Amino acid sequence: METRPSSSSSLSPATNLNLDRLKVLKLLGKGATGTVFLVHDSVSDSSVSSPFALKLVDKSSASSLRRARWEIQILRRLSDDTNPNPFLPKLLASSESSEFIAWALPYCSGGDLNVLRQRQNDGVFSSSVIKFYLAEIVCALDHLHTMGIAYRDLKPENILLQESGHVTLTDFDLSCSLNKPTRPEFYHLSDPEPDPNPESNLSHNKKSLRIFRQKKKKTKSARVNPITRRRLSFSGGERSNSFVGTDEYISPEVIRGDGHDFAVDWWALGVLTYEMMYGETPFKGRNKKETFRNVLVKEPEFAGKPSDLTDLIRRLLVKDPTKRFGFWRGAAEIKEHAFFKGVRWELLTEVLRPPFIPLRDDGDLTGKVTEESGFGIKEYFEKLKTPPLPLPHECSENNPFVDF
Ligand SMILES: Nc1ncnc2c1ncn2[C@@H]1O[C@H](COP(=O)(O)OP(=O)(O)OP(=O)(O)O)[C@@H](O)[C@H]1O
Repeated sequence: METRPSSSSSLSPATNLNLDRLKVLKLLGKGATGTVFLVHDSVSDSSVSSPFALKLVDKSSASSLRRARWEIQILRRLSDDTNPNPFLPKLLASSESSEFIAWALPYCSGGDLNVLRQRQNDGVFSSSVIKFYLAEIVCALDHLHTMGIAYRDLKPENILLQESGHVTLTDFDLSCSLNKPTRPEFYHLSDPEPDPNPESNLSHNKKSLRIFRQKKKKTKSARVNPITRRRLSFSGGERSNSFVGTDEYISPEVIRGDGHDFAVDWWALGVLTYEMMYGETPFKGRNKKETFRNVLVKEPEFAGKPSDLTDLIRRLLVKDPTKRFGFWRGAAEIKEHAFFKGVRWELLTEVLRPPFIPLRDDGDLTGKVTEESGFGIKEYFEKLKTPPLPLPHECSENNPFVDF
């Protein structure tokens, strides 16, 4: 099978991404769209000095293929950025064959934030750890929004830890392109002179809100059936009407089918922060229907004393997106909150020491993998697709896949 390496501009370890030469080191994860492997190029990197993550998507599913193409497009935009954000991934290379579409990303050896949280005492993070991760996530979202991209899939499983302990957002297949907000306040840069008259700011806000609501009325507001409707809409205008996301993280406006914009990410940030603090999400019900009901009508419950952190969560979890923190002035509004007092936003990667640094597993990997013991990526993927996998006691000792 012939593979067609793409002409992506910023290629490093995987410059010549050739699926036939890639050997699997480890299965990293399997999602709705793709399978992610840790791989190395058996020819240019036989000593496994530069392993990388490879997301492989089977082209036989039209919707997966569409999502994959979209994700690559977003990743390419992020990589071509002249001022890339340290908390967003870089596309190393991509490749397409008649059966697969695949792309390479830097390997995040620290796993995801969900696993890390579950490893903590009581399954929660301390306030200072939350501050560290939130600051980096806010910066990443800020960068995406400034590029006109709403992420729409913020959840702990999509926040990976780099080898350095800093975060990287992953999984962009649900993101969408929106026109940059027309609310002038959103980009404080567009209005560098603070208005000396707060009253005029107020009337300005009211005017913008009126325009927003008029647009909202004009949007064809298909009421979605939250249980069954899952429509993809990748690019659109200032707002999107598609029903995407993960149940417990979905915002009220998405459930209502009202159309939504960047504020959905600030809602999800509120849910994420709550989960980091309490070890559970605020609106989880016994089933999807109850969860959605809770999202629409229930107020989050805060145990313990009110604090800057609970105040931040409360402001993010406001049901009306136009009253939600971040709606008017984007990330700038959130960064100014008392919870982030003292954070030096421009120096996050230098000043703050990450609370957890992943253990190096390179030795382990190089020790395990040789030319004979590494499996071809396609061979391994085919094997993964063949259900059912034998139970451990049924595996013969020679079964090469037993270790995965
Ligand atoms: N660069 C990476 N380094 C390490 N692990 C990764 C990397 N990228 C993805 N993974 C792992 O693979 C899993 C699946 O990846 P991803 O979320 O991109 O796939 P997906 O099919 O789009 O999933 P979803 O069902 O959430 O849409 C992640 O949750 C993570 O555990």
